[in-house]
Amino acid sequence: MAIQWFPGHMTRAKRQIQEKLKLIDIAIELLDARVPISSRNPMVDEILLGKPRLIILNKSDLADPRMNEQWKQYFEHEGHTCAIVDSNTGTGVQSISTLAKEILKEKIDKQIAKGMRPRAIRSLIVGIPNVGKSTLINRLAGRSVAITGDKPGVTKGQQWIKAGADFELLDTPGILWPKFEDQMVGYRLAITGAIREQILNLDDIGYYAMKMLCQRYWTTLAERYELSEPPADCEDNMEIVRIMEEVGRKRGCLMSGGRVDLEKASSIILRDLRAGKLGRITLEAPYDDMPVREVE
Ligand SMILES: Nc1nc2c(ncn2[C@@H]2O[C@H](COP(=O)(O)OP(=O)(O)OP(=O)(O)O)[C@@H](O)[C@H]2O)c(=O)[nH]1
Repeated sequence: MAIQWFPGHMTRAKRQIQEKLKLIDIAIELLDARVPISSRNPMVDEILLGKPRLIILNKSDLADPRMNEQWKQYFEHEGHTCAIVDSNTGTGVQSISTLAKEILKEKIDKQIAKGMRPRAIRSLIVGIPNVGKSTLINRLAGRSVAITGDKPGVTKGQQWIKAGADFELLDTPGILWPKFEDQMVGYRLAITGAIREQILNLDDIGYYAMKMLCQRYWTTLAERYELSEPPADCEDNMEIVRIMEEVGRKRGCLMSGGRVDLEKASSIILRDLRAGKLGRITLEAPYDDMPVREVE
């Protein structure tokens, strides 16, 4: 499901998640490893009310491996536990229950000290649409689970899904919303395919993607489209448009009079980027726009 924004989403989502918090020991916050900040709800701390939390960098297979490590370190520096995961193939998924146990160690130890047998850890997956919540639930469950849409105010019929002997998760994930008001966030989510393209102007999404690629992944870009001359200045709009036109010409996106159809060129760039034809790409860096080194 691509994101569509309706007023009231945020408050309803917050209420639905907070109703579930009393049922769980730990929240699993899913982020898209390619855009960890843009795919994050800026109010998540407030929403989760101090619940223990594990941060997952999902879709890590599509993101720049070096940046995955940098982001992990960033979140650890912020005091969180963070795992790098690919829910599609299951890489990193097995570490989730172990990390949850580590986070809840004190609580578990207390139960043991009282002579109690620790009960299964109960968790809730939260994240914005399309970040991979259902895919991760199915992975953890080891089978395909019918994931139902959330209904306002209904927590009674919750199903617990067993994921191993001592780990359980709620079948209905918590839906968070990104910070739509920030245009940068919108573009980054549109580039990764989380937001419907129609909401924003395709030329603009393509332009923004191209700017990021020029700044951070010029070698890959130049190889893919056989580009000769890097932009003299990535902040110069005309230089970015020049590169887009070059890609358009190379791919035959021409209109009458020989002008380059920038919309078509944008479509090609975005399609290639999302299909991984430009390699593993991360669109944002910790402590913002720190230059990203090329993946060898
Ligand atoms: N490459 C890759 N694709 C993934 C990964 N996790 C999920 N996907 C894909 O991302 C898309 C969205 O995944 P879902 O599990 O439906 O995401 P969701 O968060 O449940 O989405 P909503 O139902 O819209 O809230 C699907 O096409 C998945 O196959 C991953 O780790 N790697």
